[in-house]
Amino acid sequence: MSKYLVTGGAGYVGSVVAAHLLEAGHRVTVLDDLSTGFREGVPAGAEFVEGQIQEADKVLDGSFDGVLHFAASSQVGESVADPEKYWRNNVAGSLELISAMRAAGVRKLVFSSTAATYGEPEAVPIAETARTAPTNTYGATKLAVDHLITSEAVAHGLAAVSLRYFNVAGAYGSYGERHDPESHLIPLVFQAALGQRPHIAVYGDDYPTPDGTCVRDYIHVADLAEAHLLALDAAKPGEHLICNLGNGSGFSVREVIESVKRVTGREIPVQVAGRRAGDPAVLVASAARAHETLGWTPRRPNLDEIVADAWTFTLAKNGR
Ligand SMILES: NC(=O)c1ccc[n+]([C@@H]2O[C@H](COP(=O)([O-])OP(=O)(O)OC[C@H]3O[C@@H](n4cnc5c(N)ncnc54)[C@H](O)[C@@H]3O)[C@@H](O)[C@H]2O)c1
Ligand SMILES: O=c1ccn([C@@H]2O[C@H](COP(=O)(O)OP(=O)(O)O[C@H]3O[C@H](CO)[C@@H](O)[C@H](O)[C@H]3O)[C@@H](O)[C@H]2O)c(=O)[nH]1
Repeated sequence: MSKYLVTGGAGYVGSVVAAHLLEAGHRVTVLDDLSTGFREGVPAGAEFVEGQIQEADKVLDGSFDGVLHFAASSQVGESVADPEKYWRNNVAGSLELISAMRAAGVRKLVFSSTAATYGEPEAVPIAETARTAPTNTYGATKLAVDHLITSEAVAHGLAAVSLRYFNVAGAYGSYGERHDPESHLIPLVFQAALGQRPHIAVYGDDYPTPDGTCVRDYIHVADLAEAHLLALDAAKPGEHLICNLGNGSGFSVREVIESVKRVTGREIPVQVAGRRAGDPAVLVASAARAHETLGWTPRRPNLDEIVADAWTFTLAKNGR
């Protein structure tokens, strides 16, 4: 049994990973400023500290075996409109956290990186060796933190793993996605299915893809959580391992909408809108490195099952 600090553990992915850590018998402290997360998202059994990663030195001490770092600002559009917020929260915040870890002698880190570090891919599926040329500030700040972690591993022996998520989806029991405002496709399609928005806007149907809409690699949040536990075991002092997490298969926006129709049995009004700035046509992961080095295999690759778990969570959240 180990003791971990989970930054951002009141948010979507962090709450699911915190729940998995507790189920595996570990002790968990969540540090979250509730800027986009929810107090009730913190799993029962975790200690909760309301505060910022910039003040992690007040929480961290030698009793912790490692940190799982989810806390970040993560909206692509906002990052372009307000870059200083992203450099401050994601980069300066992570720098303070990593300094506090070193001061407290906490020498293991698992970091939430992103497919957005790659930008427009030169080839798909995308491997970790691909060029990193982010097309937005969010991706640039996450890439900067990856570089920071590499240098910390080299200079000070940090044991680190960055996990580059592709499109996280689904839910895990009572833990799921509830961003406000929502920007992710599947929860937005649910809002259209529930009549909470008049339609789902499809951002562009003139991409060079089979049906003209963007293709993404949707990965179940519980599969993602399992990879974090494996990453904690795989982390080695002085090394920074970077692994993509995805299923390796892509679904178009229209295919996602069809899946939501099948799962919910509801009509979904669709309106084709213009392209959203900065959207690559296709993002699909090669997760070969995660398979080989972490021993990770996603167990829930079926899109309808991913959507069904998210739908069950959404209905419960809406009191239906
Ligand atoms: N959801 C995805 O599809 C996706 C894809 C790739 C990467 N990621 C990354 O995964 C991580 C989690 O994403 P999510 O979707 O769960 O986001 P989220 O917004 O639901 O969770 C982030 C949490 O961090 C907290 N937080 C933000 N800044 C903080 C600070 N300075 N100090 C303390 N707490 C702070 C928020 O209150 C929130 O609870 C993020 O780092 C994100 O960049 C997410
Ligand atoms: O109302 C909407 C919302 C989205 N989309 C499209 O749906 C796809 C998925 O969009 P979204 O759910 O917003 O995810 P992405 O923009 O692909 O970004 C997610 O996945 C990236 C990795 O692929 C991560 O880096 C980001 O953090 C995460 O938000 C994209 O083609 C969007 O253009 C629409 O057509 N209509």
